[in-house]
Amino acid sequence: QSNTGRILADILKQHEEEPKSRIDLLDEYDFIIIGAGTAGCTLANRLTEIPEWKVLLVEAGGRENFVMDIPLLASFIQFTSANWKYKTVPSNTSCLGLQNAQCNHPRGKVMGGSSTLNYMIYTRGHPKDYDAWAALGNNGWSYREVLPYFLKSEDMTIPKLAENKKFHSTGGYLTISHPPYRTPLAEAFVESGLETGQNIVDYNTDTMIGFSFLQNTLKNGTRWSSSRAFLHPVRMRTNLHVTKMSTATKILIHPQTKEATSVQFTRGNKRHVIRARKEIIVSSGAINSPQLLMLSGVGPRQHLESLGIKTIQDLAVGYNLMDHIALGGLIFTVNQSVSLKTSSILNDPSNALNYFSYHKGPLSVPGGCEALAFYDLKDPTNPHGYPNIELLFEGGSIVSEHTLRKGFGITRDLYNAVYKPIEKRDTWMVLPMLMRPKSKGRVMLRDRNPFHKPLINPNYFQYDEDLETMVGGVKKTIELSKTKGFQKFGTKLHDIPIPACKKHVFGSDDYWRCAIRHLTFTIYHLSGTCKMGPKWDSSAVVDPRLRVYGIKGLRVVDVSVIPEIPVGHTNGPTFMIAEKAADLIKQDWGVTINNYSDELN
Ligand SMILES: Cc1cc2nc3c(=O)[nH]c(=O)nc-3n(C[C@H](O)[C@H](O)[C@H](O)COP(=O)(O)OP(=O)(O)OC[C@H]3O[C@@H](n4cnc5c(N)ncnc54)[C@H](O)[C@@H]3O)c2cc1C
Repeated sequence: QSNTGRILADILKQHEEEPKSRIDLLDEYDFIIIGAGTAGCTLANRLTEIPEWKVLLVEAGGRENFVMDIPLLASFIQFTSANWKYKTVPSNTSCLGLQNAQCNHPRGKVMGGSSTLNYMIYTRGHPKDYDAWAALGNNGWSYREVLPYFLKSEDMTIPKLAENKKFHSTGGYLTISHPPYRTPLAEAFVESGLETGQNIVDYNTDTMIGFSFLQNTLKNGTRWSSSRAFLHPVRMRTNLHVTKMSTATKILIHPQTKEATSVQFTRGNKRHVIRARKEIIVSSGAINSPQLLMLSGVGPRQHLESLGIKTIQDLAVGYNLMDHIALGGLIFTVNQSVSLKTSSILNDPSNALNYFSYHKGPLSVPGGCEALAFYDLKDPTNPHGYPNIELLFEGGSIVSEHTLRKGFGITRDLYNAVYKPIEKRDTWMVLPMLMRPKSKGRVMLRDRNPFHKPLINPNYFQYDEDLETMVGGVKKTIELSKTKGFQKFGTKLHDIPIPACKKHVFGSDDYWRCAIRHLTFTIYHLSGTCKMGPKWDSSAVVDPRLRVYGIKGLRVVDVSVIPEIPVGHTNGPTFMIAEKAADLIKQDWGVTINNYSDELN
């Protein structure tokens, strides 16, 4: 096959295998799922395993295309209509070096949702994360009980890891692999761990502390979004209907019986109202799920009434907003051309050729992220510690990838003063990332218009402790940069200070505190806004079976049900939540399921 033939084959495959948008919809379905993101696609697959259940999947965005699946170009998608393009409210304590002191929050508006925009890093979290969920009163969500659902999805293709059957499985829908390309800088990062007495670990086991190359949701060097993983293989199921470019604007709930009956959505200029015989499932993500519930009269009474929305059920919707943030712009220069520089990579035709012919080469590295390390800075010598910091390693930086600067929204003045002088240099970057934030924020409606963006206040650094932990992560990174592995490339910390932080000595704790407040980078893990909790928890929106309190026939299944954010990244946990939710739903409708949790006993 010629190269053109191969590119065409990629384009066609994506085009042919994604389920088509149905023009003629039924008046009624058994289940209506709102949102074809990580959770929605997984759930749509599992529920349509029951042939007599008719399922409608409603997605506001359009189709995924083959460019979105080129790993290195991950951040480019943020500039397309496949992104909801949210921003936080302006702050005077965080995001200060970003335009208008607002953090950008991309979210996927496309088949696959944020799994089509993300950086494909696959982590699950620590056993203590899930044991803490269970300890809060969420029966069924301890690590022992959720691990089988991680395994159920998984198709681990890294041979050495696949051997560990307790923590990995093969043959599932969700393929996990290493990218087929690695920079020598990524090797140096992992070596720096060994040199400083850390271990190399498989972080998707019960021991996370240590260093590792990334495990990615990547198949054959291309993005493995939830849609490609879970929907493409079942596109022939006649009981699954998908409607794209369809924005749900309201869930109709009977004010007396409190039963959720129908979903109202807009497709083109037309409004549709479709009934659900059994259940409506909101899988619209951490911003849109609370928005839709509030627009439908489910949310904090005072807030809803201030906007003239009649409250059907008074619940703490929109609270408990969590995220993982990092200091952006912690950059190191090197004196050899060993880094990932997107423009040079794209200018060299052999890279495109290598990618399109074999899905190999630098274009196969997801967003330039290559490796990570987990540390428990509170218990640094314990190899079984509970991480409070992740160091995410990139074999390039914001100077080698302009979309990163734009995506984060760094002001031009700050960029020109600090980073422009090293634009031509080879660089690497670590994002020291806060793992267990104490600070929590809130999503609120701006008004009653479903097409207006909600207000997002993440409340970063509400607790000083969060800032202090991040300073610890910065110092750890600088320590690693001094190891032999990095020094053989002439690694040097880029030390032009951020103008607004010049009042502090460069490299002092005060300087880093100031830098973190200026270059507050989200790692895009918004979560928790429709919190799962037992009935005595007044901050809970859904019960441990993910049913919205007080409303019949309505569940939330996505990243927003997370009560406390797990360490690592949130895509993997969201797949798990959807897998488990599918079984909860099946059980509640009398379907006998394999009890995966029992298998582990
Ligand atoms: C840029 C970026 C990078 C990330 N990188 C990583 C990473 O490397 N690793 C990782 O683990 N996590 C990562 N994440 C986070 C992870 O992808 C998300 O936590 C996860 O995808 C959330 O899944 P979800 O099902 O809750 O929501 P989503 O996947 O966001 O899905 C929600 C879906 O609902 C649709 N929708 C919303 N409102 C409506 C409506 N009213 N009507 C109809 N449809 C609607 C949306 O269009 C979307 O398709 C990243 C996220 C982003 C944005």
